[in-house]
Amino acid sequence: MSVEGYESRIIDGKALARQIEDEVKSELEALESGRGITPGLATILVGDDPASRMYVRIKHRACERVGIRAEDHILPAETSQEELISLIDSLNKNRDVHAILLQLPLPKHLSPQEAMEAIAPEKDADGFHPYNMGKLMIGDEGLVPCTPHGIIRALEEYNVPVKGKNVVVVGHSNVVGKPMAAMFLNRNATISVCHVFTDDLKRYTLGADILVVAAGVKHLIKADMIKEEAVIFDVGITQEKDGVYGDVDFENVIKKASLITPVPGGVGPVTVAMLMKHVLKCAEKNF
Ligand SMILES: Nc1nc2c(c(=O)[nH]1)N[C@@H](CN(C=O)c1ccc(C(=O)N[C@@H](CCC(=O)O)C(=O)O)cc1)CN2
Repeated sequence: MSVEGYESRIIDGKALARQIEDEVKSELEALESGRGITPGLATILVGDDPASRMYVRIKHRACERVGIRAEDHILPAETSQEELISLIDSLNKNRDVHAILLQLPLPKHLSPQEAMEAIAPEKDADGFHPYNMGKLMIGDEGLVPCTPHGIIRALEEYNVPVKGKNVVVVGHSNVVGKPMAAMFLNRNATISVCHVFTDDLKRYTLGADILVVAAGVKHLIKADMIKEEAVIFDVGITQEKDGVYGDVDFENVIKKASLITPVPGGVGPVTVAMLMKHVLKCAEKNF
């Protein structure tokens, strides 16, 4: 990656993640010594998708670093909806499990929505339960999805104002796009949400003061599609034989942007660190 001379424009996701983990570590120590509670996270992985396995592994490693007790539930790809719900029910009842994370995507025959609804809202580390999503929509941000939360935290850390800014979110998934748009609306930004059916994407991206791209299309965003001095968050990850690529043509876009996240080392590590915050929050509230 040749970015010589532009290093100061890079949002260092790894450094921010370390900072967030340090905060979690010290709050967790206070919770343990003050109330005798060690936060516990249960992760559920259905099937053997290699990327999902890697993400769960990354989350367990983060738990280890900050002192969260993590348990790993790996179910075969042919698990039925009833079996999955039955595991979630048992974790909901387990007082040592303060937070539950169901790794997405699920195998095609399973309903992620039904599974998310089965997770007790107060143990919903990902903020995907309709109760938590509904609260987010009315401006009450309790447990919110980790990636959008991480992006808001990065904007705060880098002193980027949001109020009144034009924000464009590319991608309208429940994991990133929709909750991201709601979080910007809650902060009085003006939002456009673009997606695969958007006609003339560039018309929107050119107006963005802040651009969040979560489309999963390698190098979708080129330098001629962004405004000078825009702040860019690249959530996309495309794994290829020769490396990992984001949705943004980083090497060219960095020359125009004022701040930009790289892939890897940008939004991904911050997402995982925010999950640690959420597990702590679940543990603090649960007792
Ligand atoms: N239950 C959930 N499922 C999924 C979520 C989520 O937030 N909750 N988000 C994504 C995947 N994801 C977390 O689960 C995730 C993606 C990427 C990273 C990360 O750190 N990536 C590294 C690059 C790793 C690589 O080499 O591929 C980086 O960006 O530096 C962490 C978590 C979908 N599912």
